[in-house]
Amino acid sequence: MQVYLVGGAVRDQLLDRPITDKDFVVVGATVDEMLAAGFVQVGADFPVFLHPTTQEEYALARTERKLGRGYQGFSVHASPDVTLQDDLQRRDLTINAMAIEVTGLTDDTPLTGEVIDYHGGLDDIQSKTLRHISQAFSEDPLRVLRVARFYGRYYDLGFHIAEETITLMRQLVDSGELTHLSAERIWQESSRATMQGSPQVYWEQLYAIGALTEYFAPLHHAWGDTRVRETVQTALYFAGQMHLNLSQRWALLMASLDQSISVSQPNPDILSSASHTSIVAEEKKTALKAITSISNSAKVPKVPTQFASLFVTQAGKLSAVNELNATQKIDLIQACSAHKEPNKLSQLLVTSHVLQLAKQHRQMMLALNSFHAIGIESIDPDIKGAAIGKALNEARAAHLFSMEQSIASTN
Ligand SMILES: Nc1ccn([C@@H]2O[C@H](COP(=O)(O)OP(=O)(O)OP(=O)(O)O)[C@@H](O)[C@H]2O)c(=O)n1
Repeated sequence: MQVYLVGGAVRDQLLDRPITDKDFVVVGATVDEMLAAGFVQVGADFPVFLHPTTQEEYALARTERKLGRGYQGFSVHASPDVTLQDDLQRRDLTINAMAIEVTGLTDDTPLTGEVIDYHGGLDDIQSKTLRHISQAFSEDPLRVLRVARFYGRYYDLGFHIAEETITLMRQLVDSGELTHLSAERIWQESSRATMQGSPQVYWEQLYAIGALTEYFAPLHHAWGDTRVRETVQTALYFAGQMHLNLSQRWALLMASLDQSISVSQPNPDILSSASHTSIVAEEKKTALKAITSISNSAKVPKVPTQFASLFVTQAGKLSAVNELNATQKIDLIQACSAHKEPNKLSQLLVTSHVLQLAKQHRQMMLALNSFHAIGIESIDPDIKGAAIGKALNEARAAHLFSMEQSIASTN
């Protein structure tokens, strides 16, 4: 019998990242031998066991073949003649398919420390590439979401997704395979990815390959507007930097569904103008419906859904607290149940602040682009000396103005 440390633990060891859980593969053993060694079998379908003391997962080497659609219909073959190579072959990414042999079932000290790598995982660690191993990738469509999640997780390390893997992910999306996934698995991946340091990467990647159209359709639709998409992605980036909680991050994502908060600047007049109020109220109604619809299709739990709905409902007031009169402030306290949960009010204010920051950031990035776009060659060669600086900045301002106008008219 041989025992190997596999998957995420090997990958994270090579990346010098913290190892959260260890998975082992056992080659040349039977179910009875595992039970006799005190391991506890978990899961009826797969021969996976928990170590009697460490509770780590030990699986008998297995091969899998897909018979039906979605996650059902797998035929699993585990027997002492299945090799490590067979087992690694069925996995998703090359960097997730490496192994290190350990002493045995009760001692996980590496034998030599040598990394067993049949699929070029070491090279892909070096070149920071997320690459699928084979067409077997398609057997579990959830891998589309996993790759986007890993991309977000290792984004700061400079990782990218291989072109051929993006093509395969797109094909899986186009074939409709994702529709057979359970909503619970979708939310599990999505919430994990949203809590990462760079949450925007996951959502951006899924949007880019059309993977949001099924479970997050209103979000896909709203992100057709570049202003909304860029603002919310920036807000998510800040949310990651500032360690916002899941409800706050979800509220920022759901703010996409209401242009009046994800695009418009806070405007004190909004609070008093009756005609504007009714337009905003209509947009809000539609946004709240969309939040509920996403919550149903992706099984989003109650807490983030309710927080997001409250944020969208109160966003106008939260972003303009300075402008509120005493009555409006008391109303806001009541609406947010701040008298019962003062923490919630702080969280809502922080969320609103992050969204404003993202809008300001987007405006300034546009200005920076205009600054770079206009160089000395763009101005009249007859202008000389100190007048050059003034002419340059006037041309940059004109460029920025026309960019702002054209963005406003194309969306
Ligand atoms: N849909 C999946 C899920 C898992 N795996 C394989 O099973 C291993 C363990 O899966 P899991 O614990 O879900 O992921 P980790 O790679 O350990 O990543 P994380 O750190 O996110 O837990 C993965 O490395 C990969 O080899 C796979 O190929 N396809």
